[in-house]
Amino acid sequence: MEKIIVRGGQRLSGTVQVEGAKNAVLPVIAATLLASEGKSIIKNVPPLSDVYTINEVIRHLNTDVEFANGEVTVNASRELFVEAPFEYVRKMRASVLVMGSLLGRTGKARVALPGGCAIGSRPIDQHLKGFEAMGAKVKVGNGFIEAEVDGRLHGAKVYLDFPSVGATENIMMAAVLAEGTTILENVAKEPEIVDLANFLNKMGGNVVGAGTGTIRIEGVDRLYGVEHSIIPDRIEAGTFMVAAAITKGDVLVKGAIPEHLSSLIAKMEEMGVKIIDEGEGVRVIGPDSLKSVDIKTMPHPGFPTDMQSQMMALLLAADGTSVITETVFENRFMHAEEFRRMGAEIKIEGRSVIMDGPTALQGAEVAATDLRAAAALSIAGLVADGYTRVTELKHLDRGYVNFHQKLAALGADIERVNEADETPATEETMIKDA
Ligand SMILES: CC(=O)N[C@H]1[C@@H](OP(=O)(O)OP(=O)(O)OC[C@H]2O[C@@H](n3ccc(=O)[nH]c3=O)[C@H](O)[C@@H]2O)O[C@H](CO)[C@@H](O)[C@@H]1O
Ligand SMILES: C=C(OP(=O)(O)O)C(=O)O
Repeated sequence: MEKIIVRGGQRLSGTVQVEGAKNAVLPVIAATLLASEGKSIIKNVPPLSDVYTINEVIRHLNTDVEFANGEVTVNASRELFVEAPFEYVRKMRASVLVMGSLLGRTGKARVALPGGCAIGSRPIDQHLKGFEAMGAKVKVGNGFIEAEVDGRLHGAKVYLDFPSVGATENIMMAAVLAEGTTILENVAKEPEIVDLANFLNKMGGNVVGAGTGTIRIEGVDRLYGVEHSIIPDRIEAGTFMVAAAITKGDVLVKGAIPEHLSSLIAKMEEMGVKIIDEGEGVRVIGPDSLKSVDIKTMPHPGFPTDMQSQMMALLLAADGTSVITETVFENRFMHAEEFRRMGAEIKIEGRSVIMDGPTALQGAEVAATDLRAAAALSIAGLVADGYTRVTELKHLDRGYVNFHQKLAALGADIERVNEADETPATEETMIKDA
Protein backbone atom coordinates (compact mmCIF):
# COMPACT_ATOMS: atom_id res chain seq x y z
CA MET A 1 0.00 0.00 0.00
CA GLU A 2 1.32 3.38 -0.95
CA LYS A 3 0.54 7.03 -0.53
CA ILE A 4 1.41 10.29 -2.20
CA ILE A 5 3.04 13.01 -0.12
CA VAL A 6 2.76 16.56 -1.49
CA ARG A 7 4.20 19.71 0.06
CA GLY A 8 2.28 22.76 -1.08
CA GLY A 9 3.68 25.99 -2.45
CA GLN A 10 5.40 25.23 -5.76
CA ARG A 11 4.30 26.95 -8.96
CA LEU A 12 4.09 24.47 -11.86
CA SER A 13 5.80 25.19 -15.16
CA GLY A 14 6.94 23.26 -18.23
CA THR A 15 5.34 20.67 -20.49
CA VAL A 16 3.34 17.55 -19.69
CA GLN A 17 2.36 14.87 -22.22
CA VAL A 18 -1.18 13.43 -22.21
CA GLU A 19 -1.65 9.64 -22.57
CA GLY A 20 -4.26 7.75 -24.59
CA ALA A 21 -7.76 7.95 -23.11
CA LYS A 22 -8.75 5.30 -20.56
CA ASN A 23 -12.42 5.69 -21.44
CA ALA A 24 -11.71 5.21 -25.16
CA VAL A 25 -9.31 2.28 -24.89
CA LEU A 26 -11.58 0.12 -22.69
CA PRO A 27 -14.49 -0.07 -25.19
CA VAL A 28 -12.08 -0.36 -28.13
CA ILE A 29 -10.38 -3.40 -26.53
CA ALA A 30 -13.84 -4.87 -25.83
CA ALA A 31 -14.67 -4.31 -29.52
CA THR A 32 -11.63 -6.32 -30.67
CA LEU A 33 -13.73 -9.39 -29.72
CA LEU A 34 -15.84 -8.66 -32.80
CA ALA A 35 -13.01 -9.48 -35.25
CA SER A 36 -13.29 -13.09 -36.31
CA GLU A 37 -10.36 -12.66 -38.72
CA GLY A 38 -7.00 -10.91 -38.40
CA LYS A 39 -5.28 -9.19 -35.49
CA SER A 40 -6.30 -5.87 -33.94
CA ILE A 41 -3.39 -3.58 -33.10
CA ILE A 42 -4.35 -0.78 -30.72
CA LYS A 43 -1.81 2.03 -30.31
CA ASN A 44 -1.33 4.85 -27.81
CA VAL A 45 -2.55 2.60 -24.99
CA PRO A 46 -1.71 3.81 -21.46
CA PRO A 47 -0.35 1.22 -18.97
CA LEU A 48 -3.23 1.62 -16.50
CA SER A 49 -4.53 -1.03 -14.13
CA ASP A 50 -7.91 -0.81 -15.93
CA VAL A 51 -6.19 -1.71 -19.22
CA TYR A 52 -4.57 -4.76 -17.59
CA THR A 53 -8.00 -5.73 -16.28
CA ILE A 54 -9.82 -5.50 -19.64
CA ASN A 55 -6.94 -7.42 -21.24
CA GLU A 56 -7.39 -10.16 -18.63
CA VAL A 57 -11.13 -10.25 -19.29
CA ILE A 58 -10.76 -10.76 -23.03
CA ARG A 59 -7.87 -13.22 -22.58
CA HIS A 60 -10.24 -15.21 -20.37
CA LEU A 61 -12.71 -15.24 -23.29
CA ASN A 62 -10.18 -17.26 -25.38
CA THR A 63 -8.24 -14.56 -27.20
CA ASP A 64 -4.49 -13.93 -27.41
CA VAL A 65 -3.55 -10.53 -26.00
CA GLU A 66 -0.15 -8.88 -25.87
CA PHE A 67 0.58 -5.50 -24.35
CA ALA A 68 3.98 -3.85 -24.76
CA ASN A 69 5.31 -0.38 -25.56
CA GLY A 70 1.91 1.26 -25.65
CA GLU A 71 0.45 -1.31 -28.08
CA VAL A 72 -2.18 -3.94 -27.42
CA THR A 73 -2.42 -6.73 -29.99
CA VAL A 74 -5.48 -8.99 -29.92
CA ASN A 75 -6.17 -12.14 -31.88
CA ALA A 76 -9.84 -13.03 -31.34
CA SER A 77 -10.18 -15.41 -34.27
CA ARG A 78 -10.77 -18.58 -32.20
CA GLU A 79 -14.26 -19.48 -30.95
CA LEU A 80 -14.96 -17.26 -27.94
CA PHE A 81 -15.99 -18.29 -24.44
CA VAL A 82 -18.93 -16.22 -23.25
CA GLU A 83 -18.58 -15.69 -19.51
CA ALA A 84 -17.00 -12.69 -17.75
CA PRO A 85 -16.76 -13.65 -14.06
CA PHE A 86 -17.21 -11.44 -10.99
CA GLU A 87 -13.48 -11.28 -10.18
CA TYR A 88 -13.02 -8.98 -13.21
CA VAL A 89 -16.30 -7.07 -13.10
CA ARG A 90 -15.74 -6.34 -9.40
CA LYS A 91 -12.33 -4.84 -10.20
CA MET A 92 -13.71 -2.71 -12.99
CA ARG A 93 -17.31 -2.05 -13.96
CA ALA A 94 -16.33 -1.34 -17.57
CA SER A 95 -15.87 -5.13 -17.92
CA VAL A 96 -19.60 -5.19 -18.78
CA LEU A 97 -18.60 -3.67 -22.12
CA VAL A 98 -17.69 -7.13 -23.42
CA MET A 99 -21.40 -8.02 -23.33
CA GLY A 100 -22.35 -6.26 -26.59
CA SER A 101 -19.42 -7.74 -28.53
CA LEU A 102 -20.04 -11.25 -27.21
CA LEU A 103 -23.74 -11.09 -28.06
CA GLY A 104 -23.06 -9.72 -31.53
CA ARG A 105 -20.36 -12.24 -32.31
CA THR A 106 -21.65 -15.42 -30.59
CA GLY A 107 -25.31 -14.76 -29.77
CA LYS A 108 -24.65 -15.29 -26.07
CA ALA A 109 -23.08 -13.47 -23.13
CA ARG A 110 -22.92 -14.17 -19.41
CA VAL A 111 -21.49 -11.34 -17.36
CA ALA A 112 -21.38 -10.94 -13.57
CA LEU A 113 -23.70 -8.20 -12.30
CA PRO A 114 -21.57 -5.10 -11.76
CA GLY A 115 -23.34 -3.70 -8.69
CA GLY A 116 -22.76 -0.17 -7.44
CA CYS A 117 -19.59 1.70 -6.61
CA ALA A 118 -18.41 4.72 -4.65
CA ILE A 119 -20.10 7.19 -7.02
CA GLY A 120 -23.58 5.69 -7.16
CA SER A 121 -25.67 2.61 -7.91
CA ARG A 122 -24.85 2.63 -11.66
CA PRO A 123 -27.51 0.29 -13.10
CA ILE A 124 -27.18 -1.11 -16.66
CA ASP A 125 -30.89 -1.27 -17.53
CA GLN A 126 -30.39 0.85 -20.67
CA HIS A 127 -27.74 -1.55 -22.01
CA LEU A 128 -30.13 -4.47 -21.48
CA LYS A 129 -33.09 -2.64 -23.00
CA GLY A 130 -31.04 -2.26 -26.20
CA PHE A 131 -30.07 -5.95 -26.32
CA GLU A 132 -33.69 -6.97 -25.75
CA ALA A 133 -34.91 -4.67 -28.54
CA MET A 134 -32.46 -6.49 -30.85
CA GLY A 135 -34.02 -9.85 -29.99
CA ALA A 136 -31.95 -11.06 -27.03
CA LYS A 137 -33.60 -12.74 -24.06
CA VAL A 138 -32.10 -11.31 -20.90
CA LYS A 139 -32.15 -13.15 -17.56
CA VAL A 140 -30.70 -12.00 -14.26
CA GLY A 141 -29.91 -14.59 -11.59
CA ASN A 142 -27.19 -16.00 -9.34
CA GLY A 143 -25.23 -12.77 -9.64
CA PHE A 144 -25.06 -12.94 -13.43
CA ILE A 145 -26.79 -11.32 -16.39
CA GLU A 146 -27.32 -13.74 -19.19
CA ALA A 147 -28.34 -12.61 -22.65
CA GLU A 148 -29.00 -14.96 -25.52
CA VAL A 149 -30.49 -14.77 -28.98
CA ASP A 150 -31.75 -17.53 -31.26
CA GLY A 151 -29.54 -17.11 -34.32
CA ARG A 152 -28.49 -13.53 -34.88
CA LEU A 153 -29.45 -10.19 -33.31
CA HIS A 154 -31.67 -8.03 -35.48
CA GLY A 155 -31.58 -4.29 -36.02
CA ALA A 156 -33.95 -2.20 -33.87
CA LYS A 157 -34.89 1.32 -32.91
CA VAL A 158 -33.67 2.08 -29.38
CA TYR A 159 -34.32 5.28 -27.44
CA LEU A 160 -32.11 5.72 -24.37
CA ASP A 161 -33.79 7.32 -21.35
CA PHE A 162 -30.45 8.98 -20.54
CA PRO A 163 -27.47 9.41 -22.90
CA SER A 164 -25.45 6.71 -21.12
CA VAL A 165 -21.89 6.34 -22.40
CA GLY A 166 -21.65 2.64 -21.59
CA ALA A 167 -25.11 1.78 -22.98
CA THR A 168 -24.36 3.65 -26.22
CA GLU A 169 -21.07 1.74 -26.60
CA ASN A 170 -22.43 -1.67 -25.65
CA ILE A 171 -25.42 -1.40 -27.99
CA MET A 172 -23.23 -0.10 -30.84
CA MET A 173 -20.95 -3.12 -30.45
CA ALA A 174 -23.90 -5.51 -30.51
CA ALA A 175 -25.51 -3.78 -33.49
CA VAL A 176 -22.52 -3.82 -35.87
CA LEU A 177 -22.93 -7.56 -36.42
CA ALA A 178 -26.77 -7.59 -36.18
CA GLU A 179 -28.98 -8.27 -39.16
CA GLY A 180 -30.41 -5.02 -40.53
CA THR A 181 -30.47 -1.43 -39.33
CA THR A 182 -30.26 -0.19 -35.75
CA ILE A 183 -31.17 3.38 -34.89
CA LEU A 184 -30.05 4.58 -31.48
CA GLU A 185 -31.63 7.76 -30.19
CA ASN A 186 -30.67 10.08 -27.33
CA VAL A 187 -27.21 8.56 -27.30
CA ALA A 188 -24.04 9.83 -25.62
CA LYS A 189 -21.95 12.23 -27.72
CA GLU A 190 -18.62 11.89 -25.90
CA PRO A 191 -15.41 11.89 -28.00
CA GLU A 192 -14.82 8.31 -26.81
CA ILE A 193 -18.02 7.25 -28.62
CA VAL A 194 -16.63 8.74 -31.84
CA ASP A 195 -13.32 6.91 -31.31
CA LEU A 196 -15.17 3.60 -30.89
CA ALA A 197 -17.28 4.25 -34.02
CA ASN A 198 -14.13 5.03 -36.02
CA PHE A 199 -12.58 1.75 -34.86
CA LEU A 200 -15.74 -0.24 -35.72
CA ASN A 201 -15.87 1.35 -39.17
CA LYS A 202 -12.21 0.52 -39.86
CA MET A 203 -13.01 -3.09 -38.89
CA GLY A 204 -15.63 -3.16 -41.68
CA GLY A 205 -18.64 -1.87 -39.75
CA ASN A 206 -21.13 0.72 -40.91
CA VAL A 207 -21.77 3.25 -38.13
CA VAL A 208 -22.98 6.76 -38.94
CA GLY A 209 -23.74 9.70 -36.66
CA ALA A 210 -21.39 9.09 -33.70
CA GLY A 211 -20.90 12.38 -31.88
CA THR A 212 -24.53 13.41 -32.56
CA GLY A 213 -27.68 12.43 -30.66
CA THR A 214 -28.64 9.69 -33.14
CA ILE A 215 -26.47 6.82 -34.36
CA ARG A 216 -27.44 4.62 -37.28
CA ILE A 217 -25.81 1.23 -37.72
CA GLU A 218 -26.18 -1.10 -40.71
CA GLY A 219 -25.23 -4.58 -39.55
CA VAL A 220 -22.54 -6.47 -41.49
CA ASP A 221 -21.68 -10.19 -41.59
CA ARG A 222 -18.06 -10.07 -40.51
CA LEU A 223 -15.49 -7.76 -38.94
CA TYR A 224 -11.69 -7.85 -39.26
CA GLY A 225 -8.77 -6.97 -37.01
CA VAL A 226 -7.26 -3.55 -37.86
CA GLU A 227 -4.84 -0.96 -36.51
CA HIS A 228 -6.16 1.96 -34.48
CA SER A 229 -4.64 4.72 -32.37
CA ILE A 230 -6.51 5.86 -29.23
CA ILE A 231 -7.46 9.55 -28.80
CA PRO A 232 -5.76 11.62 -26.07
CA ASP A 233 -7.27 11.49 -22.60
CA ARG A 234 -9.28 14.68 -22.16
CA ILE A 235 -9.78 14.02 -18.43
CA GLU A 236 -6.07 13.53 -17.78
CA ALA A 237 -5.46 16.71 -19.81
CA GLY A 238 -8.09 18.58 -17.80
CA THR A 239 -6.56 17.34 -14.55
CA PHE A 240 -3.16 18.87 -15.44
CA MET A 241 -4.86 22.05 -16.66
CA VAL A 242 -6.43 22.46 -13.22
CA ALA A 243 -3.10 21.67 -11.50
CA ALA A 244 -1.43 24.41 -13.57
CA ALA A 245 -4.16 26.96 -12.82
CA ILE A 246 -4.35 26.35 -9.06
CA THR A 247 -0.58 26.89 -8.62
CA LYS A 248 -0.63 30.10 -10.72
CA GLY A 249 1.58 28.11 -13.07
CA ASP A 250 2.37 28.15 -16.80
CA VAL A 251 2.08 24.68 -18.31
CA LEU A 252 1.76 23.32 -21.84
CA VAL A 253 -0.53 20.30 -21.75
CA LYS A 254 0.70 18.52 -24.86
CA GLY A 255 -1.80 16.40 -26.76
CA ALA A 256 -4.87 18.10 -25.24
CA ILE A 257 -7.57 18.65 -27.91
CA PRO A 258 -9.41 21.92 -27.14
CA GLU A 259 -12.62 20.78 -28.92
CA HIS A 260 -12.85 17.86 -26.45
CA LEU A 261 -12.43 20.24 -23.51
CA SER A 262 -14.70 23.13 -24.49
CA SER A 263 -16.84 23.20 -21.32
CA LEU A 264 -13.82 22.99 -19.02
CA ILE A 265 -11.97 25.68 -20.98
CA ALA A 266 -15.05 27.95 -20.88
CA LYS A 267 -15.37 27.58 -17.10
CA MET A 268 -11.66 28.03 -16.42
CA GLU A 269 -11.64 31.15 -18.59
CA GLU A 270 -14.62 32.50 -16.62
CA MET A 271 -12.47 32.00 -13.52
CA GLY A 272 -9.74 34.17 -15.04
CA VAL A 273 -7.39 31.41 -16.23
CA LYS A 274 -5.58 32.14 -19.51
CA ILE A 275 -5.85 29.25 -21.95
CA ILE A 276 -4.03 29.32 -25.28
CA ASP A 277 -4.48 26.79 -28.09
CA GLU A 278 -0.92 26.14 -29.26
CA GLY A 279 -1.80 23.48 -31.83
CA GLU A 280 0.32 20.72 -30.27
CA GLY A 281 -1.58 21.26 -27.00
CA VAL A 282 -3.11 23.78 -24.64
CA ARG A 283 -1.11 26.28 -22.57
CA VAL A 284 -2.61 27.14 -19.20
CA ILE A 285 -1.55 30.20 -17.25
CA GLY A 286 -3.01 30.62 -13.76
CA PRO A 287 -3.96 34.13 -12.60
CA ASP A 288 -2.99 35.71 -9.26
CA SER A 289 -6.56 35.35 -8.06
CA LEU A 290 -9.32 33.06 -9.31
CA LYS A 291 -12.99 34.07 -9.65
CA SER A 292 -15.76 31.80 -8.34
CA VAL A 293 -18.16 30.19 -10.84
CA ASP A 294 -21.03 27.71 -10.76
CA ILE A 295 -20.68 24.31 -12.44
CA LYS A 296 -23.29 21.74 -13.43
CA THR A 297 -22.10 18.34 -14.64
CA MET A 298 -23.88 17.07 -17.74
CA PRO A 299 -23.41 14.56 -20.54
CA HIS A 300 -20.99 15.79 -23.25
CA PRO A 301 -20.65 18.54 -24.43
CA GLY A 302 -21.72 19.63 -20.94
CA PHE A 303 -19.25 19.80 -18.06
CA PRO A 304 -17.79 16.29 -17.44
CA THR A 305 -18.53 14.63 -14.11
CA ASP A 306 -15.00 13.14 -14.32
CA MET A 307 -13.63 16.70 -13.84
CA GLN A 308 -15.96 17.59 -10.97
CA SER A 309 -13.65 16.80 -8.05
CA GLN A 310 -10.60 18.45 -9.63
CA MET A 311 -12.75 21.52 -10.26
CA MET A 312 -13.85 21.45 -6.61
CA ALA A 313 -10.17 21.85 -5.64
CA LEU A 314 -9.84 24.82 -8.01
CA LEU A 315 -13.05 26.46 -6.80
CA LEU A 316 -11.92 26.16 -3.17
CA ALA A 317 -9.03 28.42 -4.15
CA ALA A 318 -11.35 30.93 -5.90
CA ASP A 319 -12.59 34.21 -4.48
CA GLY A 320 -16.33 34.09 -3.62
CA THR A 321 -19.17 31.58 -3.52
CA SER A 322 -19.28 28.69 -6.01
CA VAL A 323 -21.92 26.00 -6.47
CA ILE A 324 -21.28 22.62 -8.09
CA THR A 325 -24.32 20.59 -9.11
CA GLU A 326 -23.76 16.92 -9.98
CA THR A 327 -26.48 15.65 -12.33
CA VAL A 328 -24.78 12.57 -13.84
CA PHE A 329 -24.07 10.43 -10.75
CA GLU A 330 -26.25 10.28 -7.65
CA ASN A 331 -23.44 10.18 -5.10
CA ARG A 332 -20.25 11.74 -6.39
CA PHE A 333 -19.38 14.08 -3.51
CA MET A 334 -17.47 11.67 -1.26
CA HIS A 335 -14.29 13.72 -1.82
CA ALA A 336 -15.97 16.78 -0.22
CA GLU A 337 -15.50 15.10 3.16
CA GLU A 338 -11.78 14.71 2.46
CA PHE A 339 -11.47 18.36 1.38
CA ARG A 340 -13.07 19.26 4.74
CA ARG A 341 -10.15 17.46 6.40
CA MET A 342 -7.95 19.98 4.61
CA GLY A 343 -9.88 22.88 6.14
CA ALA A 344 -12.44 23.46 3.37
CA GLU A 345 -15.90 24.69 4.31
CA ILE A 346 -18.25 22.86 1.99
CA LYS A 347 -22.01 22.60 2.40
CA ILE A 348 -23.75 19.70 0.67
CA GLU A 349 -27.40 20.31 -0.25
CA GLY A 350 -28.91 17.44 -2.22
CA ARG A 351 -27.12 17.25 -5.55
CA SER A 352 -25.20 20.51 -4.99
CA VAL A 353 -22.22 21.65 -2.97
CA ILE A 354 -21.70 25.25 -1.93
CA MET A 355 -18.25 26.63 -1.18
CA ASP A 356 -17.04 29.98 0.04
CA GLY A 357 -13.51 30.77 -1.07
CA PRO A 358 -10.72 31.38 -1.06
CA THR A 359 -9.93 28.62 1.42
CA ALA A 360 -6.55 28.50 3.10
CA LEU A 361 -6.10 24.76 2.62
CA GLN A 362 -4.09 22.87 5.23
CA GLY A 363 -2.07 19.73 4.61
CA ALA A 364 -3.75 16.64 6.07
CA GLU A 365 -3.99 12.88 5.63
CA VAL A 366 -6.81 12.20 3.14
CA ALA A 367 -8.14 9.09 1.40
CA ALA A 368 -8.99 8.91 -2.30
CA THR A 369 -12.60 7.85 -2.73
CA ASP A 370 -12.36 7.31 -6.51
CA LEU A 371 -9.74 7.85 -9.21
CA ARG A 372 -10.57 11.49 -9.90
CA ALA A 373 -10.69 12.25 -6.16
CA ALA A 374 -7.15 10.84 -5.88
CA ALA A 375 -6.00 13.40 -8.46
CA ALA A 376 -8.10 16.23 -7.00
CA LEU A 377 -6.79 15.76 -3.46
CA SER A 378 -3.20 15.72 -4.73
CA ILE A 379 -3.91 18.93 -6.65
CA ALA A 380 -5.32 20.56 -3.51
CA GLY A 381 -2.13 19.45 -1.77
CA LEU A 382 -0.12 21.50 -4.29
CA VAL A 383 -1.43 24.69 -2.66
CA ALA A 384 -2.05 23.51 0.90
CA ASP A 385 0.05 24.64 3.80
CA GLY A 386 2.45 21.85 4.77
CA TYR A 387 2.22 18.18 3.84
CA THR A 388 -0.80 16.38 2.35
CA ARG A 389 -0.79 12.60 2.38
CA VAL A 390 -3.15 10.90 -0.10
CA THR A 391 -3.92 7.21 0.49
CA GLU A 392 -5.98 4.57 -1.43
CA LEU A 393 -3.88 4.98 -4.58
CA LYS A 394 -5.36 1.87 -6.20
CA HIS A 395 -8.00 4.28 -7.49
CA LEU A 396 -5.39 6.64 -8.98
CA ASP A 397 -3.69 3.79 -10.86
CA ARG A 398 -6.95 2.96 -12.65
CA GLY A 399 -6.77 6.22 -14.58
CA TYR A 400 -3.39 7.97 -14.36
CA VAL A 401 0.06 6.94 -15.59
CA ASN A 402 3.09 8.34 -13.73
CA PHE A 403 0.89 10.93 -12.05
CA HIS A 404 3.29 12.05 -9.34
CA GLN A 405 6.30 11.87 -11.66
CA LYS A 406 4.55 14.14 -14.17
CA LEU A 407 3.72 16.68 -11.46
CA ALA A 408 7.27 16.48 -10.06
CA ALA A 409 8.68 17.15 -13.54
CA LEU A 410 6.57 20.36 -13.59
CA GLY A 411 8.15 21.45 -10.30
CA ALA A 412 5.79 20.01 -7.67
CA ASP A 413 7.24 18.80 -4.39
CA ILE A 414 5.60 15.37 -4.52
CA GLU A 415 6.61 11.77 -3.99
CA ARG A 416 5.01 8.36 -3.76
CA VAL A 417 6.03 6.23 -0.82
CA ASN A 418 5.22 2.98 0.95
CA GLU A 419 2.45 3.61 3.42
CA ALA A 420 4.08 1.95 6.43
CA ASP A 421 7.60 3.38 6.47
CA GLU A 422 7.36 6.19 3.85
CA THR A 423 10.28 4.77 1.82
CA PRO A 424 10.04 5.59 -1.91
CA ALA A 425 7.73 3.40 -3.99
CA THR A 426 9.22 1.53 -6.96
CA GLU A 427 7.89 1.10 -10.52
CA GLU A 428 6.99 -2.53 -9.76
CA THR A 429 4.88 -1.72 -6.74
CA MET A 430 2.95 1.09 -8.45
CA ILE A 431 0.92 -0.79 -11.07
CA LYS A 432 0.45 -4.47 -10.81
CA ASP A 433 -0.54 -6.52 -13.80
CA ALA A 434 -4.05 -7.71 -12.99
C1 LIG B 1 -15.27 3.53 -18.66
C2 LIG B 1 -16.01 4.79 -18.91
O1 LIG B 1 -16.14 5.23 -20.05
N1 LIG B 1 -16.50 5.42 -17.84
C3 LIG B 1 -17.18 6.68 -18.00
C4 LIG B 1 -18.62 6.40 -18.38
O2 LIG B 1 -19.17 5.58 -17.37
P1 LIG B 1 -20.58 4.86 -17.63
O3 LIG B 1 -20.63 4.40 -19.04
O4 LIG B 1 -20.77 3.86 -16.55
O5 LIG B 1 -21.56 6.07 -17.41
P2 LIG B 1 -23.04 6.27 -17.97
O6 LIG B 1 -23.02 7.40 -18.93
O7 LIG B 1 -23.57 4.97 -18.44
O8 LIG B 1 -23.81 6.67 -16.64
C5 LIG B 1 -24.35 7.93 -16.42
C6 LIG B 1 -25.55 7.84 -15.53
O9 LIG B 1 -26.55 7.03 -16.14
C7 LIG B 1 -26.99 6.02 -15.26
N2 LIG B 1 -27.31 4.80 -16.05
C8 LIG B 1 -26.41 4.33 -16.94
C9 LIG B 1 -26.69 3.20 -17.68
C10 LIG B 1 -27.93 2.54 -17.48
O10 LIG B 1 -28.24 1.53 -18.11
N3 LIG B 1 -28.79 3.05 -16.57
C11 LIG B 1 -28.51 4.18 -15.84
O11 LIG B 1 -29.33 4.61 -15.02
C12 LIG B 1 -25.79 5.79 -14.34
O12 LIG B 1 -26.18 5.21 -13.11
C13 LIG B 1 -25.26 7.20 -14.16
O13 LIG B 1 -25.99 7.87 -13.17
O14 LIG B 1 -19.31 7.63 -18.49
C14 LIG B 1 -19.39 8.38 -17.26
C15 LIG B 1 -20.24 9.60 -17.51
O15 LIG B 1 -19.62 10.47 -18.36
C16 LIG B 1 -17.98 8.71 -16.79
O16 LIG B 1 -18.06 9.30 -15.52
C17 LIG B 1 -17.12 7.46 -16.71
O17 LIG B 1 -15.76 7.81 -16.49
C1 LIG C 1 -15.79 7.13 -13.12
C2 LIG C 1 -14.77 6.88 -13.91
O1 LIG C 1 -14.49 5.68 -14.49
P1 LIG C 1 -15.31 4.31 -14.42
O2 LIG C 1 -16.56 4.49 -15.21
O3 LIG C 1 -14.39 3.36 -15.15
O4 LIG C 1 -15.53 3.98 -12.98
C3 LIG C 1 -13.77 7.92 -14.30
O5 LIG C 1 -13.00 7.67 -15.23
O6 LIG C 1 -13.75 9.01 -13.64
